[in-house]
Amino acid sequence: MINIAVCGAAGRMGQRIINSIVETEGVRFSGALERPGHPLVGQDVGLIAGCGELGVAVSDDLNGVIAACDVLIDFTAPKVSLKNLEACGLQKKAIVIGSTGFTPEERALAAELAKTTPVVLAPNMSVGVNVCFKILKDIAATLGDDFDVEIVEAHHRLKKDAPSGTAVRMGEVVAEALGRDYNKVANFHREGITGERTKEEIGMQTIRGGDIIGEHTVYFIGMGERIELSHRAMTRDMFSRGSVRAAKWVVSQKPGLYDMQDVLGLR
Ligand SMILES: NC(=O)C1=CN([C@@H]2O[C@H](COP(=O)(O)OP(=O)(O)OC[C@H]3O[C@@H](n4cnc5c(N)ncnc54)[C@H](O)[C@@H]3O)[C@@H](O)[C@H]2O)C=CC1
Ligand SMILES: O=C(O)C1=N[C@H](C(=O)O)C[C@H](O)C1
Repeated sequence: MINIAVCGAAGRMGQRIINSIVETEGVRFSGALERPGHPLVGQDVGLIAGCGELGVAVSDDLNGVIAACDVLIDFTAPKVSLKNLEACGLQKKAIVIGSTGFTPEERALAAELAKTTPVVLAPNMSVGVNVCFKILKDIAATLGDDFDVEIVEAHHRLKKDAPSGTAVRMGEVVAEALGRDYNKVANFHREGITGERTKEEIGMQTIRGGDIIGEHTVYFIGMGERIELSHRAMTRDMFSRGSVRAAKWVVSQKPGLYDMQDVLGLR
């Protein structure tokens, strides 16, 4: 039996992850973390997540919750996730991180900290999006430089980072397949007299509103034809099920930084 704890337990994803753990065979829900001062600390987390009383209270004791689990699933924010990764490393516990919005420096720090413990860090835990990452590489490499690439993502009004972690990864996959540096060719903003589009740029556009769960489209636009590869999330449950799948997988891995391509055998 694998003991899984959740950080960000009262959040949109945290609540769905708790439901997925309870529904999954071979795992046990062992602890729930929230930020110190959160009004729900001390309350039964099953009642918050809508799956009935679980006898597990929301805690703000990071080291105590880590000690009682085999793996921590963390969907919070980059700075919190890095602190949790460090704490898991000290106790030799695995961690699955779904938070997005990491800077390149923060990603480098995650890779350094992952030398002490197994870590899955992935901007999107759904099978569908991860298959898209794989397909995108082939489409981009096959079409080459004759097709312009534009990426559009849409999310709910409460999302804090932009572009989404998934859109950034899509841009990185395409840029790498085309032999470009994403950090140099990503174009996040067009306004006024912009001049003609350069051949190399990858346009990154963000839409925010209402309760959109998560939508991504990559456009490959040529002369006289275009390809649009789209993924639309219809619930958060495939993210939460993916994170539990990653937790079951990562506990038996060597220390290192992995992603969902590794978990799903798509590399
Ligand atoms: N990888 C994936 O498949 C997905 C990733 N995400 C990402 O997951 C993250 C969380 O998303 P949501 O659940 O929608 O956000 P949310 O804002 O609903 O939940 C985040 C939770 O973390 C808690 N938190 C903040 N600081 C904390 C601390 N120091 N210790 C413990 N808990 C703390 C907050 O109180 C909140 O309850 C975002 O970065 C989002 O982009 C979201 C969906 C899917
Ligand atoms: O914040 C969200 O909600 C989501 N974030 C992830 C991202 O930034 O890519 C994944 C998903 O689209 C939902």
